[in-house]
Amino acid sequence: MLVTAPSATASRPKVSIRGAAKQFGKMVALQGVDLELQENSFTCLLGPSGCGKSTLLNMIAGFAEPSAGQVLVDGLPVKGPSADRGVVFQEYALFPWRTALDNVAFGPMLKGRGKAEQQEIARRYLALVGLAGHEAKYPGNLSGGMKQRVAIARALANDPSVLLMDEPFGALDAQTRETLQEELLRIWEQDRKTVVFVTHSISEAIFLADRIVVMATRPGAVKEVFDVEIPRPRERSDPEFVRLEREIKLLVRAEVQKLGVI
Ligand SMILES: Nc1ncnc2c1ncn2[C@@H]1O[C@H](COP(=O)(O)OP(=O)(O)OP(=O)(O)O)[C@@H](O)[C@H]1O
Repeated sequence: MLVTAPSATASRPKVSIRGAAKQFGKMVALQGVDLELQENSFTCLLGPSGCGKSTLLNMIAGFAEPSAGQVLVDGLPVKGPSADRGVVFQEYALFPWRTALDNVAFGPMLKGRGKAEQQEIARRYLALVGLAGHEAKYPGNLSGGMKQRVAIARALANDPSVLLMDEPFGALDAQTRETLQEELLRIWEQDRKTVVFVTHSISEAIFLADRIVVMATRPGAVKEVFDVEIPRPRERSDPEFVRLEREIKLLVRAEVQKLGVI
C-alpha cells in the first residue's frame, strides 16, 4: 500500500511578505506589508503611481532589499535575483543585437546548456508565445506586442517557479494588450507559475487575477485584497466583473485623491 505522507509544504505559501518596509533615504515607500501568495496563484498589484508596486515586485525579485521585515520565497529569505524568479518589464529589455531565438536562448546559455539544447528550449518557448517562424528576426523588426512575447518567452525559458511582471502590457495598444492578456492566461494554465503582475488597469487585473492587492499611498501599504472568483474566461461585461471594477475604481480613486492629483 502506498502511504503518502502529508506534504510539509502543502500549506506553505510560495511567497511570504512579512512586515516589509522600504525606505529610500527619509522617504517611506512601503510600510507594514504582509502578504502570502500561494503556489501557482496569479496576483495583481494595483494602485496609483508611486504606491510602491514596483518596489514590492523588486523586493520579491531580489533587486531591492526590505529596510525592515522579510520577503521569503519557499520559506527562505530572498538574498538577490535568481533564475527561479523570472522578470518581465514594460520596456522589453531585449538585446537588440540578438535574434528573437538568441534572446530567449540567453538564460539557458547562462545555465551552461549546450548550443543545441539552448536553441531547442528557445524554439519551444517562442512557439508557446505564438512566435514560431519569427526566430531569426531582430527586435528592431518586431512589433511591440511581438517584442513583449519574446520578453515573456525569455523569462519562461529559465523555467522559473515565480514570474514577476511589471506593467508588461502597459506600452501596448488596447487590442494587442487584450490579446496578450488572453495568451498569458493560456500559458499560465499550461505551465503553472506563481505570477505577480503589476498593473494600473483595474480591468486587466480583474481579467487576469485570482487575487487583487489594492495598494494605498503615502506610505505604500496594502489597502484591500480581493479574491476574484469569476470563472475564466472572464467577460468584461459580466455583471460581477462590472460590479468589482466599480468597487475597486472607487478605492483607487480615493488613493489618487489623497495625492491631490485630481
Ligand atoms: N531607487 C529609488 N530611489 C528613491 N526613491 C525611489 C526609488 N525607487 C522608487 N522610489 C520612490 O518610491 C515610491 C514608490 O515607487 P514605485 O516605483 O515602487 O511605485 P509604483 O507604484 O510602482 O509607481 P508607478 O505606478 O508609477 O510605476 C515613489 O515615491 C518613488 O519615487
